[in-house]
Amino acid sequence: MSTEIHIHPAVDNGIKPAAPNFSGGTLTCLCATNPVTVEIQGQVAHNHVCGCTKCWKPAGALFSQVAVVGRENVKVSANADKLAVIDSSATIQRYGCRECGVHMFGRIENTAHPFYGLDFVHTELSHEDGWAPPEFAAFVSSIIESGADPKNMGAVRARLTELGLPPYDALSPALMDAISTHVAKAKGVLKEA
Ligand SMILES: N[C@@H](CCC(=O)N[C@@H](CS)C(=O)NCC(=O)O)C(=O)O
Ligand SMILES: [Zn+2]
Ligand SMILES: [Zn+2]
Repeated sequence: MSTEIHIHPAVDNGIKPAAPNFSGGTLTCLCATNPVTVEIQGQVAHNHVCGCTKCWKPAGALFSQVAVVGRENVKVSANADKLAVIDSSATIQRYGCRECGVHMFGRIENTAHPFYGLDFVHTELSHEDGWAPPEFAAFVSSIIESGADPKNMGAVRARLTELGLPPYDALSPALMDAISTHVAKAKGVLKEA
């Protein structure tokens, strides 16, 4: 069913499982020469596919695949001079390769942000197997802003559900709850546990 819908190469032909005790890997941009490389120490969390216009998507994919990892576990290891911030006004500062356009990592600099301390990475840029697989689909309605046909959204959501990626139009309920809990504590509406 719906095989013509290209969600993302990491999920379209079956989702690979995480490896126990996975120790991390190297992300490499798409440049044939002098690629930018980024070392990730350890496993990622909250991997998901994202339909928003700001996250980097491989050619032909409706969604990006993006996960988080502690910023202390992300190190640019080659050709850092090719990186530039895509949109300095965005909450997430996405560092992309100026030559091939791939986003190597996204970083939040606002220390008050609920996700401060976490970097956003695309694990498909690594050759290693064993990364934690995507668990849900975020910002599904946003694919329309990249040109997806609004009339096809029922089929897209059905395909995501079939793949085991529950579709949401923001983040997952667990992450939305975590954001609101952080905000409520900052406002004093909710007492620290
Ligand atoms: N509809 C918007 C949604 C953008 C959006 O809110 N993206 C989410 C998921 S990545 C976000 O947290 N963005 C923060 C940022 O880009 O800095 C779009 O597609 O551009
Ligand atoms: Zn590149
Ligand atoms: Zn996004």
